[in-house]
Parts: sequence; structure tokens; C-alpha cells
Amino acid sequence: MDDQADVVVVGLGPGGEYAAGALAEAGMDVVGIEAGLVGGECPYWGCVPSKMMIRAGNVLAEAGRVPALAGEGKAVPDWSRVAERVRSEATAGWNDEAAADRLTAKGVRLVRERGRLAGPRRVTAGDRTFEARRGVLLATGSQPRVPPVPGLEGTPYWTNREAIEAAEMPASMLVLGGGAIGVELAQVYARFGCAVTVLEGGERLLSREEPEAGELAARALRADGATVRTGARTVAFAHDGTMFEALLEGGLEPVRAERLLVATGRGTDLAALDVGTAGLDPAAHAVPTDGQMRAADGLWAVGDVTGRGAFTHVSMYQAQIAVRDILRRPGRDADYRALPRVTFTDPEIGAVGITERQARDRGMRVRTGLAPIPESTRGRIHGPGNDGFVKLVEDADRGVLVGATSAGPAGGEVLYGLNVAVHTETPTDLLKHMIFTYPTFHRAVEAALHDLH
Ligand SMILES: Cc1cc2nc3c(=O)[nH]c(=O)nc-3n(C[C@H](O)[C@H](O)[C@H](O)COP(=O)(O)OP(=O)(O)OC[C@H]3O[C@@H](n4cnc5c(N)ncnc54)[C@H](O)[C@@H]3O)c2cc1C
Ligand SMILES: NC(=O)c1ccc[n+]([C@@H]2O[C@H](COP(=O)([O-])OP(=O)(O)OC[C@H]3O[C@@H](n4cnc5c(N)ncnc54)[C@H](O)[C@@H]3O)[C@@H](O)[C@H]2O)c1
Repeated sequence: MDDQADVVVVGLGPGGEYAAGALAEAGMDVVGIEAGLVGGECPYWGCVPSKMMIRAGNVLAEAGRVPALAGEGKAVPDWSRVAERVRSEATAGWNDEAAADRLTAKGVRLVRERGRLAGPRRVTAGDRTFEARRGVLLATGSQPRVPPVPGLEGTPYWTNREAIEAAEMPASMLVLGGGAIGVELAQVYARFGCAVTVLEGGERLLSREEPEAGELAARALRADGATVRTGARTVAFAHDGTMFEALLEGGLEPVRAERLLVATGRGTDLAALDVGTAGLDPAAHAVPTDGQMRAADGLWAVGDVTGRGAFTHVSMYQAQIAVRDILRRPGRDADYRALPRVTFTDPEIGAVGITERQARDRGMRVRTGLAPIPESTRGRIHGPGNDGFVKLVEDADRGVLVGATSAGPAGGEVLYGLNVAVHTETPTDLLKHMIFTYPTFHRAVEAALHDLH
């Protein structure tokens, strides 16, 4: 006889944990299945500890700006402080007891196993099979995608997990991939004295964002002493027991370092979840869903596994929709037009909606506006560390913003107003008549609006 429940949630990262708790609080009998830590990647090896590390690196960088602005000042980096804060304050020593207790207190039945689908509304976990009366919510997240570069397999390379858990700062590190994980961690490590080399296969860093964003990230990393090589195709890796060596296409000088961080994107193994038993394609890169996060009859999916941008806020947003739909309450479809994201480098690089290139590829008549932060009053006041810009992308026929980037000392916070503008499709004419506080960083938005051409 199968175990019965109203809903079975597989994977308790940000999306699954929220959904399981909310459904239980709404009176449903919920089983939550988790193979690792309740909370998932974000609190233990992702957003939270990485941002604590970044905060520490930013404090060092600010200290380095003291001589130019305020007198004498010298900070001496000590990684052990950061490692200790990550261990004790962010992850409780990678212990999820508190999160698990919070969830079970809400009434969720926690099953610590690896789950897989076993047909419509059925999930197998360990030696038990659960039958879900209402349905199954898949929230299994993503795992690092390791490229098939010869020589890489079998070496002690790092993924984000080891880079976050590191108790000691290596003398040197190669970072394979210059996306969000690569640039954020490269900057932290460089600021703590590690000789970092970023090897990005594409033409620029942060390739999903505006070209100006990638150029800014490269400038920032180089200013922190890192080496940035774009268009760098690694054809083989070797490890001699102590050092990694990357052989690059074109017979270039090999690059050597003590550590190798692989940050070349994330993916999901749907075959391992037996999604075929529920009628889904096991070879797909992600689980396609409709606007209510339904993937099949009695099956919902949220988070990284849906392939709609691997961000905690997307997972939580989707989970709210799925919970409402599972409870059979009507509501709006998921809407990704104004999907915001922030790369937490210094300067921060925030972006929302689509890029200029994406807008042109969609056949829009596009106008763009650009305002460099160093040329703004607040940028000049700020002085060292003021690199950044605001770039706006307007659908000129409709007179609304469809995308925007705000990079600078408070780029992630400045993004908020642009997020509202893209989400609500506020006419740019109306935005131009807004009063922008002087002298803020966000006043550069006004300059960018007046630059639209
Ligand atoms: C270094 C780093 C920094 C990041 N920084 C940010 C940031 O600043 N802001 C941001 O928005 N996002 C950030 N992200 C991305 C963010 O962490 C993810 O988008 C988010 O965690 C995805 O949530 P999720 O709900 O899809 O599940 P995940 O967090 O991926 O968790 C999925 C859970 O499911 C479990 N699981 C998987 N398969 C099974 C199975 N078969 N059975 C049972 N359990 C299973 C896993 O053990 C895991 O606990 C970062 C990621 C990394 C790696
Ligand atoms: N601040 C944030 O919100 C934040 C921070 C970290 C991660 N994340 C999420 O996690 C996801 C995964 O991050 P990521 O940085 O691993 O992936 P990514 O997809 O953002 O970037 C991967 C990069 O690796 C490059 N690459 C791929 N194969 C390569 C190879 N063989 N050699 C050299 N370069 C190669 C790609 O061209 C790309 O630039 C992000 O897309 C993001 O959604 C978010």
C-alpha cells in the first residue's frame, strides 16, 4: 500500500521549502522530500554565503579608497574571518536542523531521501512510494554543468560548493567561466590576495547581459588584480597533484594555478528524476510549464528546474503561483517580462527585462539611452569606486522601457525603480516628468531617459 498525501514536494530549496510550508499551513497533508539540506543551494552554497564573502571583499576595497578620500588607512585581509562568518552565521556549519524544524512545525512530513517520479502523481523515495492525491511539485533545482574538457574529469576541481566552503585562501586560482558565479567569486578571491585568472570561452563576461556590463565587470576584476581572458578556449586540463594547468586553443602559453573553479553554468538531469514516467521528455534541458507552473496533469514545477533564470527570487515567485494553483485558487500567470537580476560584483550590475540586442532581434524599433555614473553629480561626489552606468532600452513604438541595466556602487538598489517601470510599462514620457532626488545615484536614470535616441 502506497503512502498517501495531498501533495508531494520533491526538492526543498527556496521554491520547494516555501511551497511545502505554505501548502501545509493551508491545511494540506504535505510530504517534502529532500536529498540534501532543507533550504537548497541558496543559503548553504549560493546567494547568502557568497554575498557575505562579497561584503567582506567590498569592505577591503573601501578601505583601499581611504587614502584617496580620507587619510591613512590600511586593511589587512584575513580570510579566516570570512570563512568563520560563513560557517557560523550563514550556514550553521552546513546544518539544516533549524530549517527542517521550521518546516515540520508547519506540518510538513520531511523525508530525507532522493526522490524520483514513478508515474503520474507518484514519487518513489528510498523504499517508499508516495501517492499524491492533489499532485506533485518538482523543485529539484540545478547542479553545476561541468564541460567535457579532456583531462578535467578526475582532477580535484572546485565547483561553487568548495569555493564557498573554503577555509583557506589559495595562492592562485583559475576560474573557468565568466558568468555570475565566476565573476562574483573571482572578485572576492582576488580581493583576498589570490592570483585569479578568469578563462571565459565567449567574447565577453556576463554574456547574457548588455556588452557594457561585461566590459565593466572585466574592468572591475582587472582593477582588483585578476587576469581576465575572454575568447579563451581551454582544450585540456592537467593536474600534477599540486597544480592545475590549462592548455588553451591556439598554442598559447598554458596557465597554471593551485585551484580550478568550474563555473560554466548549471543544468538539471531530468532522466535521473524519471520524468518520462509522468509524460515529460527526460532529454530536455528543463521542465516546461504553463503560466500556472503546471508541467502535466497533477504535476507542477518551480525554480531552476524550469529553466526560467536560475534565481532564488524566480523560484519563490513561481512557488507562490504554484501554491495558489494547487489550492485551486484563480490568479495571474507567471510573467517574466520584468525579470530582474543583480550580479553582486563591486560595482553591482543590475538588469531587468531584455537587452538591446534581444529587443532588436525581436524586430522592435529600439531607442537606447546611456548615462555614465562617473559623470553624474553623485558619481563625482563618490570618487574612487564610482564606475557604472544606466542603460535603458525602449520599445519606441509603444514608448515604454522593455529593458534596463543599472551598474554602479548601488546598481542593485537603483534597479528597483527600473524594475517597476518595465513591469508596469510606465510610458517613458511620464517617467521623464518624474522628480528624481538630487544627488542620488538613481538620478542617472533621468539622464538616461533624456538620452533616449
Ligand atoms: C554561488 C551561487 C550564488 C548565487 N547567488 C544568487 C543570488 O545572489 N541571487 C539569486 O537570486 N540567486 C543566486 N543563485 C542561484 C540560486 O541559488 C538558485 O537559483 C536557487 O537556489 C534555486 O532554487 P530552487 O528552488 O530551484 O532549488 P535549489 O536551491 O537548487 O535546491 C534544490 C534542492 O532539491 C534537492 N534535490 C535535488 N534533486 C532531488 C531529488 N531527486 N530528491 C530530493 N531532493 C532533491 C537538492 O538537494 C536541493 O536541496 C546563486 C547560485 C550560486 C551557485
Ligand atoms: N547574483 C546572482 O543572482 C547569481 C550569482 C551566481 C549565480 N547565479 C545563478 O546561477 C547561474 C549559474 O551561474 P554560472 O556563472 O555558472 O553560469 P552562467 O551561465 O551565468 O555563465 C557561465 C559562463 O561560462 C562560460 N563557459 C561555458 N563553458 C565554458 C568553457 N568550457 N570554457 C570557458 N567558459 C565557458 C559561458 O560562456 C558563460 O559566460 C546563473 O546563470 C545565475 O542564474 C545568480
